Amino acid sequence: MDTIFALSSGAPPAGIAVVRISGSHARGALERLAGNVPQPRRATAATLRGAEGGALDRALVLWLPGPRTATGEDIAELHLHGGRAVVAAVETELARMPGLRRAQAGEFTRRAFANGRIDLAEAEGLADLLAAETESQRRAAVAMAGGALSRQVEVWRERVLELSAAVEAVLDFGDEDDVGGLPADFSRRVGELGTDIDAWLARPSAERLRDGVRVVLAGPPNAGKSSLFNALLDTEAAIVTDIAGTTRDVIERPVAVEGVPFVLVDTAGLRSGGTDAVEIIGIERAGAELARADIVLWLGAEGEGPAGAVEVAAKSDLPGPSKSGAVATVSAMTGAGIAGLWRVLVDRAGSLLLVPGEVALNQRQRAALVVAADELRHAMGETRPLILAEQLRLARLAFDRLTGRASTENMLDGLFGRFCIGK
Ligand SMILES: Nc1nc2c(ncn2[C@@H]2O[C@H](COP(=O)(O)OP(=O)(O)OP(=O)(O)O)[C@@H](O)[C@H]2O)c(=O)[nH]1
Ligand SMILES: [K+]
Ligand SMILES: [Mg+2]
Repeated sequence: MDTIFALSSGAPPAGIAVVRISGSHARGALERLAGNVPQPRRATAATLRGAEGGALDRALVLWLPGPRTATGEDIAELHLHGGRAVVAAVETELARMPGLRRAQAGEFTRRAFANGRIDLAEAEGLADLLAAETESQRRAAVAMAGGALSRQVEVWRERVLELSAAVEAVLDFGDEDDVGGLPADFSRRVGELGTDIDAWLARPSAERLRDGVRVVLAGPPNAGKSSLFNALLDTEAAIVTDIAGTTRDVIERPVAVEGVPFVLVDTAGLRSGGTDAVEIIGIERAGAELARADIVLWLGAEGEGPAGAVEVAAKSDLPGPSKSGAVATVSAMTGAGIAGLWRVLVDRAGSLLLVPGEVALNQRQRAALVVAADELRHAMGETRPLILAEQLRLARLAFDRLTGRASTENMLDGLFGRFCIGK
């Protein structure tokens, strides 16, 4: 297999640039550049020289013999001065060496997976960690990358294997159509396993964590939705006029508040009987947004919003009918109540997101667990040992797909393509 190298730190210029080399030629490459190979796992200063003998850089080098390394292979690390020309010169030198080539995106991580250093769920956690922009995303990704899900799935897998063994024992006695020989607590154990998985499935999804909690502002025309949208975001993104029906299209803006990712969505005012074709489309779009909202802020008359909407009394600086059930009273004009409304949103989002330390399942992981839970549900009432054995086998296969014990090349290409070069 080729030895790969790449700049693993950010784009130069920077204070330091880290070039990683992984594979069987890493040692030879380090020796040629640095003149010798330092003690394993000791940062050592060295002058790096090119084939012509000229000094390329004075660097800190690390020699990390495999297999207990990030990739499972031999690794050499060069901590260079982070200038563009320095990095380019060292990379050119490496590219000239036989058996070495530049790494593709995610290739280091892919080797870590291939060599059993991490499983698929951990690799996904790593990809999420690199993409994390908010505190809640970071926390969940750290847990995933640290193997929180993998360890749980391993425990479930063991439990399924024990159940399978019990069924195999019955089959070995030739009881192909009678589960009477199963342990008395068999069915209860199957049920408990299914319930445990369901609890994980009930958690908020990784997609919500990634995309943010969707907060949709809704209400009749001129209720002050766009004004409130601007006030909450402290921008002038949405057009505000005193003309009813100003907002036509859906406007959305991501924002992180107290480490929670939100997407605020401004919509067209809802009214019936309009004849303006553009406005009618706008109202249709507003309806679609309401359907996918996590939280709706209702600026209309009390009780007329969608079920579960947060009642907001807007334009509090003006005299008008009071909204006794309002959860927040705000004025986009004076700024009164805006901080309080954010408080309400952060609190509500808390129940939609994760408690710290929990991991969020992505669609792929969820799909695998749904299959496992379904098979276990079917297994609960199954009386034919052969069918039961098959259901338990399928549940185990679903776990194996989740951690990548059983994975396809396509899926791996998709996942590792998400990484940047040098990871
Ligand atoms: N005094 C006062 N006026 C406000 C406040 N918020 C909005 N307005 C005014 O109310 C009018 C309508 O505001 P918009 O924000 O455009 O209302 P909207 O709900 O987005 O309206 P549509 O997009 O047409 O549905 C504008 O003239 C705003 O200046 C407020 O807090 N106080
Ligand atoms: K308006
Ligand atoms: Mg508007």
